[in-house]
Amino acid sequence: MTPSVASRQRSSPLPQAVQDTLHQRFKMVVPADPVASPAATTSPSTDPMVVLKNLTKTYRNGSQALVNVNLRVNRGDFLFVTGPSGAGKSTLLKLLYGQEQPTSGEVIVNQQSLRQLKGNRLAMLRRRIGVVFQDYKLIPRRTVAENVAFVLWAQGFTRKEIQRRLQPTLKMVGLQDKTHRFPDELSGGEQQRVSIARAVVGTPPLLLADEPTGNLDLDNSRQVIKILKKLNSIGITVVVTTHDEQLVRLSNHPVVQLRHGYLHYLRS
Ligand SMILES: Nc1ncnc2c1ncn2[C@@H]1O[C@H](COP(=O)(O)OP(=O)(O)OP(=O)(O)O)[C@@H](O)[C@H]1O
Repeated sequence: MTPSVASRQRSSPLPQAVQDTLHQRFKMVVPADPVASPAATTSPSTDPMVVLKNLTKTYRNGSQALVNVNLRVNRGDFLFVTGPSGAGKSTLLKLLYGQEQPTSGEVIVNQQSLRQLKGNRLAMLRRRIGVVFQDYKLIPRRTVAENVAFVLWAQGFTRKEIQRRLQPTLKMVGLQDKTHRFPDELSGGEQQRVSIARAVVGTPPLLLADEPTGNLDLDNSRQVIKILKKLNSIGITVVVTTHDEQLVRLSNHPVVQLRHGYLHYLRS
């Protein structure tokens, strides 16, 4: 089922409430939170959000997923990571949010080395990174609203705050009329938009999207990229992996390419 033209049009401007929350978040200084460090209050353009230094990942079975990767993503950037299947794209993102550990080298997110973060502090950092997956990873027996609200509930947000954030976020992705639907009642594009809503409802400063358009047709893919760009336009740093060269060509954002674990700059 393809989303209607009307629903696409409804997804246009980012609601003021979401923008306000994001601006609020970026101004905040919460020393206990590894992402919201004092650096978050300084200039948005040259402040690094992500730095990878000589990063190498070899899995236990000997697969060399990444080889000596160096990369810097500034706060507010939108970066495409391209490359063929098996090139190391997913591994790169997994290292960024601490799901995998590097074999050597360093991952720095907002001036915090992930190597130094353990237990609660690593969990806190991961909460502040929104992640979107190719296969959506929605909870099947929960409605759209419940899927999105769940992350806030798990982070201890009050019922009132959850209510305040829910509708503007669902409106942003054009799903305000599908609040009570279950995932299997939605199209692939709609399910991916639920997963984007879930990733950003906690207003993360960094959003990682791993092949978010991998299961979608061109029309839905463009719509997803449009939403990601909209989120980027209000200050969220976005890193998107894709093997879809056409999508990348349609955009003017910086592009890096992974090939056999080696990173090459294609467009900066
Ligand atoms: N958990 C793992 N254990 C062992 N090898 C792995 C593991 N995950 C990935 N690999 C290997 O590491 C390499 C990079 O895989 P990765 O999933 O990062 O590539 P990718 O570019 O995301 O591929 P795709 O586009 O197909 O998802 C591949 O050779 C893969 O087989």
